[in-house]
Amino acid sequence: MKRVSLTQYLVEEQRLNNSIPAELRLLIEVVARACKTISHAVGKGALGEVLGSAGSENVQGEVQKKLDILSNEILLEANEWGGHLAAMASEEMETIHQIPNRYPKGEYMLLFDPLDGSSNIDVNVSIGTIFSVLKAPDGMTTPTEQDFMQPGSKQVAAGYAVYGPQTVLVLTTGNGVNCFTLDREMGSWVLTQRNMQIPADTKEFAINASNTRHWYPPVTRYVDEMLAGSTGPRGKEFNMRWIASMVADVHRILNRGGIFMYPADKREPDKAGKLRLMYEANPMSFIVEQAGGASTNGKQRMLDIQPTALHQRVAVFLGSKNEVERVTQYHQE
Ligand SMILES: O=P(O)(O)OC[C@H]1O[C@](O)(COP(=O)(O)O)[C@@H](O)[C@@H]1O
Ligand SMILES: [Mg+2]
Ligand SMILES: [Mg+2]
Repeated sequence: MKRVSLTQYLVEEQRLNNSIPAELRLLIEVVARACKTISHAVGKGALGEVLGSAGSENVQGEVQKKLDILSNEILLEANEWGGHLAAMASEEMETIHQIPNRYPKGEYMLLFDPLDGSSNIDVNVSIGTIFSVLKAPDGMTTPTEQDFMQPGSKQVAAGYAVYGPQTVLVLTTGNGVNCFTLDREMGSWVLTQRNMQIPADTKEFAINASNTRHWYPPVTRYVDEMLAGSTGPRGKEFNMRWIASMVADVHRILNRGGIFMYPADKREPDKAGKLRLMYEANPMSFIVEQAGGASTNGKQRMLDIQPTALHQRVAVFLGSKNEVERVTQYHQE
């Protein structure tokens, strides 16, 4: 098999489809390099003293793990010097991070969940990084949070890395989805899956079932019908998987189909869900749609939601198209 590196892929993609200008390519390469650094830190585990809690809380009141903070720092540092950026925003930072002393200002804005699946860090289960790239508005001088308030449909690139048995990087720039595997000996990202496609139908669903009693009726109905199996209304058996790292659950769905759900529930009626629109739902929805799947908040297409806050939460239903359409339909009945 001819080895195609991430750089070769990006250059070729620009030549053939004009979809990745040089500045965006460099930005993606810097993010990929940062993910490689995070992957090395994850791989060292206890030997690198990266496990455990940092003893602090993020803006959302969640306890930060050492690796949450380290990954955030790695991404910030790499992109401050290497990307074509105007500003960054992160799940782990209260407000946006300006790029100091850069003239002219970079034309992109980067958002990330530096370490997704924090509860899995200490138990050696797959975790990851999720990122999203927006264009800075024309004429922008000093970026503000308001400049980030763009619907997901405006993303020019999105991707995630999974730090698992293999480290992989899955990327879209709006022209399909490709997967690169980190060659740990050579230190390079190698294209290993082209044009990933999510099958429209599936027999696998992912939801945290410990919240069953809190769900709203459309979700209860949808899950109950699947649980009823071959003698129920769906007429087939379903299997369930829940890794508790969105990156790993989504990666499984990209590889063999399925539906991933994190609904809003009755515990906190004013809270739209657990997952974050800007750092988790939007980039994953862009990737899933580019792979032929669908993504909604139960009511509307995820990528059409107009954000109102950087750390906005959202309900998530994404994956195999026919299943996402079904559960979204149940929310309308
Ligand atoms: O612990 P729960 O409720 O099952 O939630 C799991 C979900 O929380 C998350 O871990 C949240 O992400 P963070 O680790 O970035 O906070 C998702 O990756 C995952 O799908
Ligand atoms: Mg996360
Ligand atoms: Mg996180």
